[in-house]
Amino acid sequence: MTPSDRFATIGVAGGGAFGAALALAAARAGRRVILWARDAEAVAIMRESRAVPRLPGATLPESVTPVAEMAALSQARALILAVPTQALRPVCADLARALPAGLPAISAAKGIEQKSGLFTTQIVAELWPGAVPAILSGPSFAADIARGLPTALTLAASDAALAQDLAEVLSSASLRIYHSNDPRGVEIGGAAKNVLAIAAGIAIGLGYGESARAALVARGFAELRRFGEAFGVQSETLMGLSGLGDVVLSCASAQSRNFAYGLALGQGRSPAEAAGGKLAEGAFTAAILAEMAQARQIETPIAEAVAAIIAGEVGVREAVAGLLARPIRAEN
Ligand SMILES: NC(=O)c1ccc[n+]([C@@H]2O[C@H](COP(=O)([O-])OP(=O)(O)OC[C@H]3O[C@@H](n4cnc5c(N)ncnc54)[C@H](O)[C@@H]3O)[C@@H](O)[C@H]2O)c1
Ligand SMILES: O=P(O)(O)OC[C@H](O)CO
Repeated sequence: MTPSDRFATIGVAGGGAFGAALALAAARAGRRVILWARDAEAVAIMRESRAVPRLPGATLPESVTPVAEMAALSQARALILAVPTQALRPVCADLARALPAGLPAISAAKGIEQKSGLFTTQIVAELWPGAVPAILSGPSFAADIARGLPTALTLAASDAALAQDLAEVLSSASLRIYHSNDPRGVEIGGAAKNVLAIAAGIAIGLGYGESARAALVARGFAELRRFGEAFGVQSETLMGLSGLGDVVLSCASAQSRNFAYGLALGQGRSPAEAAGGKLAEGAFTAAILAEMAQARQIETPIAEAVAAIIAGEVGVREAVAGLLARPIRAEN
């Protein structure tokens, strides 16, 4: 059986912006797609109008079937998990009860679980031991993918052949998916970039300018690299789409919800106001990332500053002043 036949039907768990965008992308790649969302009202809208409540302007093709019953995902031969990181635990527990064993489960979430310090493939492995964890990450706004704009991502799994098969069957003319056997490296890039995007947004919100942003991005990337290396990941992964690539995108664009959250903090809004009801994954990841780094004697002053700002322990100007007052040191 060819990979295309084996993975003719793909399931997507999560009917938000990214779940719907990836469902569209998989349909463009020739897959049949079952799109599960917990919100029955959103499912009804998607079924009747083919519009996506969280993705204005997108239209779902007939090859995407929105469903509100999780058991309907059992028709799929691989699953994409597109719910927020902090919601992955209960969703995986439910999936483990609803679906057969042996399915590849591709996390598309970018974060670290706050209460456990687990990366997303580890959450999948713990809560859904029958699944085969994989990760999909890289620079991509859901709206861009949905519009069919050229985008490149990385799909990683410990089983290199599986990663290659999944990358091939999910790629299309507009979405190019590279494969990798370094899932930890790919998920660290996706999680850490969100924290750096908040920091970049803060610098711009404070009016500190483009030179400050560039300095933060470069020193932030040094933190990401140190953090990744402590987990034994490949440096090429961190220099790739899910590390450097996503840092470049998310730290440069107000389209990034994490950057927009930081921008609002820099402009003087409180952490609660700054979120504005939108998901900024970095706000949940900053503190646990800094804590995990400290436990390994890795310096992550930017992540620590972001975490302290979000916790209300320090103001934005004070935090930046603290970063600038650090002892002069060698660059690496
Ligand atoms: N939007 C993007 O451009 C983008 C790009 C790349 C990666 N991601 C990642 O994808 C993940 C999801 O983000 P999004 O943009 O789709 O967010 P979103 O806010 O648009 O949607 C999140 C969805 O998850 C659902 N959800 C939340 N808790 C749930 C639970 N316990 N059970 C079931 N469903 C639940 C919500 O109802 C909502 O439909 C995040 O980790 C994000 O970092 C998003
Ligand atoms: O809107 P953000 O900040 O969640 O970023 C979306 C994607 O992760 C960008 O690659």
